[in-house]
Amino acid sequence: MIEAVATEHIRHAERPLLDAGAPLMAHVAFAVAQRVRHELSARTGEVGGRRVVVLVGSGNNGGDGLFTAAHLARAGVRTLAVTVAPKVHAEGLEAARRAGVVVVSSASSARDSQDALSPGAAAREALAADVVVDAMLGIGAQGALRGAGGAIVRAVNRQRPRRGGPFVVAIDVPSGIGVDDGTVPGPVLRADLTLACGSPAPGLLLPPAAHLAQDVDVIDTGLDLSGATSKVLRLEDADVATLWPRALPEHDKYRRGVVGVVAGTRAYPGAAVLATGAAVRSGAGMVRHVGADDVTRAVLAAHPEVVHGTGRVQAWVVGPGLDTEDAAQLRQVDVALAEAGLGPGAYFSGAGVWGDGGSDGIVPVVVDAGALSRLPERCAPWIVLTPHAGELARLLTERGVAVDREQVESAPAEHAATAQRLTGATVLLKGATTVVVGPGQVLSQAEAPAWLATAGAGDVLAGLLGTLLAGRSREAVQHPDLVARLAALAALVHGRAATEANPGGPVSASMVVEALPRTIARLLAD
Ligand SMILES: NC(=O)C1=CN([C@@H]2O[C@H](COP(=O)(O)OP(=O)(O)OC[C@H]3O[C@@H](n4cnc5c(N)ncnc54)[C@H](O)[C@@H]3O)[C@@H](O)[C@H]2O)[C@H](O)CC1
Ligand SMILES: [K+]
Repeated sequence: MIEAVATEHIRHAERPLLDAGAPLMAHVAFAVAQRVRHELSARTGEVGGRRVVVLVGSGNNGGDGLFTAAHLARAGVRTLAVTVAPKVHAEGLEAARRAGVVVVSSASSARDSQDALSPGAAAREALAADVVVDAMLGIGAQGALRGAGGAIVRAVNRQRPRRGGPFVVAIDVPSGIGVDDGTVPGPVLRADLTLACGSPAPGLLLPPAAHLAQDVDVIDTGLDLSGATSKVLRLEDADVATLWPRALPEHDKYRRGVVGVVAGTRAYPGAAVLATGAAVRSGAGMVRHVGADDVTRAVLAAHPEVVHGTGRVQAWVVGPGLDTEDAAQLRQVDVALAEAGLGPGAYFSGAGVWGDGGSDGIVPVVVDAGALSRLPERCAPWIVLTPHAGELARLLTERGVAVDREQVESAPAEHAATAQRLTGATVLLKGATTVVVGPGQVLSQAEAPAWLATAGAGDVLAGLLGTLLAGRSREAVQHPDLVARLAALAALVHGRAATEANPGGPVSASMVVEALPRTIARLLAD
């Protein structure tokens, strides 16, 4: 599991080390320089004589960059440091100059000096370099990258080729991302490699900023973060075996978990086929389908092991391909929501339902697509909403927070957290990076290949999550913390199955369903 702790905790953990005189910046700079040398030699076959441009900001992130530049110059790299602020880290500047780094300034105050370089010219230098080191802003960033740094990044972004071009290494974070919320308030230089100092900042895991920091490595600076409470988590493949509902020899099909799926209509029978198929193929003990007869016929033709009609379940999946005009199906959605411990319009206070759930028939429910409009005023945390950005915008607007899809997409974690707060449910917001927010928890998963943005993929995710919740139904109700983790687990496996279905190429939702059993087996064996 990757843990990104809020930057206030990083600051807090740095303090005693810095007070004791620990050479954290020297350590960071050494590690970054090593990595840049490695990349140069891997990419060009040599280190000496290659060109590196270091973009240097006013704070300690810039200091890291200047000391990195000094190491590189001593290793024979042709190193240019471009400062983007009138004042930069003084000792770092001195070390860089002493080591033979060429230092120029793009800050507007330097315009008439001999060492001035316009942002446009600095951008050309950067584009012609083998490696660019982004050391303009770290966790001290406030808002969009301003001044010369912003101008350089805008110019580079206009001309940077999709492939080829310089390899960009960001120190700590790509400069100018929202370090705690993952927003992208202004120009940011997409990093090919991000070397986080001490601990990754939450913004490195949260979309949309996470897409600008694909490959994240952590430089261990010895921070003690054990007391950190505010975190973003990301499950890794190694976590799958720990969280997955165990298939034990003594478990019959009921104890393995029965998933009830209320999905599909005559107009959209495919959603029911995909959701039930995903539930079956991810190892449910039994899957029941509740829907119109001809929809169930389509389901049975594809998955003969599915059982038609209602009965006892350990988790419900409601909503994929739902017909909001179909009164019978909507009643069934309401029944499922009532089995989560709350009927429509009921108020969930927290007390009373917690703790003794599961034992008296309370079950988790995945609420997708059309069923999102049937939610009670307050939900238990074992109700998992699985909206995409547009659906989340609608849900929030209905509850008095008027936002549109673009606003949700520009700050997914914040809006998912608002929906969590307003409903009480666990919220899984689908996207290229999926964000899950439960009470006091945030997780983000980025396994989905771009090809997975395809019709029916959400139905597969809902069915898969239904199996996970059914397999650990009792625990999910008794320990609601588990619910967000299972939701993140579903997103991880969904993404991995898509890759396994056709690595690097197009996938259909049915192909993902097909790939689930072998993907799960591989992940459980890892
Ligand atoms: N975690 C560790 O173990 C270590 C981290 N290190 C590095 O230190 C930075 C944080 O340094 P700090 O000086 O506090 O902040 P920044 O360098 O990010 O920048 C602050 C600086 O920038 C100006 N500024 C703020 N916002 C903007 C903006 N939007 N546009 C332009 N300028 C802006 C502000 O005025 C300040 O002057 C951390 O990220 C690591 O890289 C240490 O090396 C020690 C080990
Ligand atoms: K940076």
